[in-house]
Amino acid sequence: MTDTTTSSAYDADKVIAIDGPAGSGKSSVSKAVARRLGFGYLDTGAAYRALAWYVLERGGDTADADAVRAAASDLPLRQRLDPDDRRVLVGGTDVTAAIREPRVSAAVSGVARVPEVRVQVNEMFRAVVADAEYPAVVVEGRDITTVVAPDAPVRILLTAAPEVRAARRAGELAGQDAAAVAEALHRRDASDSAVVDFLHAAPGVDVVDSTELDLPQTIDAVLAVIRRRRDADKEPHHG
Ligand SMILES: Nc1ncnc2c1ncn2[C@@H]1O[C@H](COP(=O)(O)OP(=O)(O)OP(=O)(O)O)[C@@H](O)[C@H]1O
Ligand SMILES: Nc1ccn([C@@H]2O[C@H](COP(=O)(O)O)[C@@H](O)[C@H]2O)c(=O)n1
Repeated sequence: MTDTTTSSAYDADKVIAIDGPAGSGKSSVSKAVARRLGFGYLDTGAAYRALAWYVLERGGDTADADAVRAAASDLPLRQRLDPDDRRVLVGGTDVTAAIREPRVSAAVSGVARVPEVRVQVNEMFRAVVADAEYPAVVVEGRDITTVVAPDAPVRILLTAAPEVRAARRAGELAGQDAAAVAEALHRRDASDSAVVDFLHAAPGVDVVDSTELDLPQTIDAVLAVIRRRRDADKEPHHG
């Protein structure tokens, strides 16, 4: 995996942590929030997806933990924090579109289930935040509020009813069978939630449920949580 040596110290105060299940709107909302506030944006799922793509590219199977560990040890991943630049590169290959293909979505939970790989990618995410040339970074994934940045001043669980998430994802993947899209999304959530809990908010984590909200309303709801938490941090503490 890319070099994680960092010149600056990791500071959890720089993180806006957002977790949630598949299709809950994490990427769309986090990107918009980062743009609005002039922050960086880190899509941690893209790193897991790039690793799954790399395993498959080498002819491996993500159910094989040894193959996953071997691929993780030399994954030449490049990803920027600019919310307007979503490119993901593995070596010289632009995998931005490939990592969203159903074959990668179906394989990615295999890499996410290898504990050493999770430790390794989490170190990489913290190093990226430490070196970020932004005042803060919106980091989204599944275990950001609980494992990667449990001390972040703003931690949000973004949820929506399963059928709403499935319908939104099916809307994106026009032409694909809606029932199959929903089934794949729920299967991935079931597999991922056996590894980390992103279905229940940990203590101190704010929940934003977008089931009844459209995208702009959800972005506003997340911005309101950020404002409230950051204002509360500025108030003098008594006692
Ligand atoms: N509140 C909302 N109302 C309507 N559509 C939404 C809302 N939030 C997100 N969407 C749409 O739902 C789709 C899924 O959102 P997005 O890709 O951001 O989810 P995600 O949580 O990052 O998913 P994944 O974890 O699978 O990558 C997108 O097409 C997005 O525009
Ligand atoms: N913090 C994270 C982020 C992602 N994963 C795994 O990656 C998959 C793809 O994530 P998306 O956000 O792009 O859907 C996801 O299904 C998990 O398997 C993770 O484990 N932890």
